[in-house]
Amino acid sequence: MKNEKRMMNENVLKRFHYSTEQVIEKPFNWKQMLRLFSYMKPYRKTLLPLAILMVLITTAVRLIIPILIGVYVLDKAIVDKDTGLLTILIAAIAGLYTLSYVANFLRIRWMNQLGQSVIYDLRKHLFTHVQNLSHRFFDQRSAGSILVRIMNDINSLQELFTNGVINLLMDIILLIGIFAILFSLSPELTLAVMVILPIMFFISTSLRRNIRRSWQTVRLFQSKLNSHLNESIQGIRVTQAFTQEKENMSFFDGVNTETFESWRVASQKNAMFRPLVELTNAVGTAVLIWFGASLIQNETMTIGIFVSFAFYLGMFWEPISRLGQVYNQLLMGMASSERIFEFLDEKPIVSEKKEALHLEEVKGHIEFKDVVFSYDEKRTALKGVNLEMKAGQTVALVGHTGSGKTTIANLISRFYDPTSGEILLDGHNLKDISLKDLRQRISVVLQETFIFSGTIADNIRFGNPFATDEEVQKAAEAIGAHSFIENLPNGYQTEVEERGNILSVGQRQLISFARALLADPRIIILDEATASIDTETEIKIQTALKTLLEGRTAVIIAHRLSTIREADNIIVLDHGEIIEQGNHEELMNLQGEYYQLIKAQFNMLNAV
Ligand SMILES: Nc1ncnc2c1ncn2[C@@H]1O[C@H](COP(=O)(O)OP(=O)(O)OP(=O)(O)O)[C@@H](O)[C@H]1O
Repeated sequence: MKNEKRMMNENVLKRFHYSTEQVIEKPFNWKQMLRLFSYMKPYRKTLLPLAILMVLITTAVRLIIPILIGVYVLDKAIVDKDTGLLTILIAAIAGLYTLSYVANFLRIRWMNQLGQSVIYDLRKHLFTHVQNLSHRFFDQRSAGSILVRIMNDINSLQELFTNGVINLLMDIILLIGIFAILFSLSPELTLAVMVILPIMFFISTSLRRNIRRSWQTVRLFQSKLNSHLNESIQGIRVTQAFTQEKENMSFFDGVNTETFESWRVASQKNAMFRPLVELTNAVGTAVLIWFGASLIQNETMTIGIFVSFAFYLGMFWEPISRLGQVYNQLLMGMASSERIFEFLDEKPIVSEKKEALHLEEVKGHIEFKDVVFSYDEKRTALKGVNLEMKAGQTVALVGHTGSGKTTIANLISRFYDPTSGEILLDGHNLKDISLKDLRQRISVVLQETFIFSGTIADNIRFGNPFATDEEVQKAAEAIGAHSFIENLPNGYQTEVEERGNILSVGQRQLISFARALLADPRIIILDEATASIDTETEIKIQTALKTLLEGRTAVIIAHRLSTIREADNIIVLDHGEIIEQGNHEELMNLQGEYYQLIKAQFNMLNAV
């Protein structure tokens, strides 16, 4: 019994599998980095040189000040008791600090502006590109993984563009500068204090990497927790209905504990970091004092040079530490940019010819000639379909689930291209027609109506963004949606959340009809809702349909008897092939597949 329970629990937990984009770092790749940094190109004559200039000023000032203090203030002005020189030096140091402050302020401001602009451009480029990709691209990916790339991956590049690149430049100059100055001041002392270099190197690379990986693990668990929370809240009604709260809770508890544990490990490692850095600095200072003191005693070094040394040594840690950080950012940037470029390199499978045909007037005559189509290599969805839909006709597509009805509708809108054969609109191959012209002439009403967040009026206006309020209302009136909209709290201005939860299924259907009517297309493709609705709404929808279809070519994936009966032509599909066609009477007399389908539906209705 216990075993059974454990197995059941394991089965339940198997369900909770969330794909997280695990790869956070990738090896350095020059080609990819150059491509990434090409996004800085538009700013190469404005923000970039300005920021670089500010970096050079700040770095130069930081390198000069210790020399001024040690060699000139201490060894010259104070030793020679030269008050005039001392005043000039103090004024110069104060001036340099002010200059460095202003330059730093401007550097941060311009670099942030540059970083944000690059991220803005990159996000825009990616979104525009993804929006134009073909349906096949979206078939193969979850909405979540696309969102992650547009948001998280691009955000993770932000730090690289705002600080990383410019810090790299600043730190390299600073390190070379410090080394050169230290060597020119005292080569022996430089070599002596360099004993701390390997420890610093270890801290800024290995230890830091280790800490960073631990934080990445925390983030992975947090994102798993987020995914689970998201699914739990979205599916709460189903969870409660199937009394799965306990199983849900046990999974939540598991991930919650994992998140907590990973956080504990990461913060423990993190706690080691600062004390170790301070210890290293202390070792460096000890070597400096011990060795420096003997050099001063031998009179091979002045106090001023010793003080300058101390200043430079204090400055040494910062660039080394930051270089390690930039390297990490680059590796993370490689992984993010690889994922972003993978999307950007994706070409739309359905594309427009250069000399695409612009259609002035469309009659709406559609013809399929030997159309074969497969979504993937394994299965063929349409196996040589020949059909004709005359302009203005209503054609119903019927058949068992998976028989190819939606596929035919998808091909008419050219969401996919046929694997072989051709589809003609008013005698022109769809591939020759401008995509925009084609899709503007077609309205698609899906089974599950998509309601966008916004007002009811906005949702109807989606069919024609230039429509006036009167035109929106007229469309709603023609469809018979006006009265229920008027009864909503703010009428046409009622806000509906995404997916239109405050509306009933039938009301959502009517809105989608009004939306399609407002677009005034020549061709309507309609996937009839299968949801059962009350007779009154059914009548309303049927009347609305009549208005919508009048004078247009209509392709209906039909589920309702009333719609099928009134169609001019009924196409019966089975496993991607047309097995019968004709009007209702003709097909009933044939007593074939259609007759069986209708009989089954009729029996079902009677049973209800
Ligand atoms: N995006 C897709 N990727 C891969 N295969 C698909 C895709 N969409 C549909 N198919 C497959 O193509 C075949 C035809 O599907 P289609 O959606 O055209 O059927 P349908 O007649 O509209 O079914 P239903 O009445 O259930 O909507 C099915 O075998 C289905 O599994």
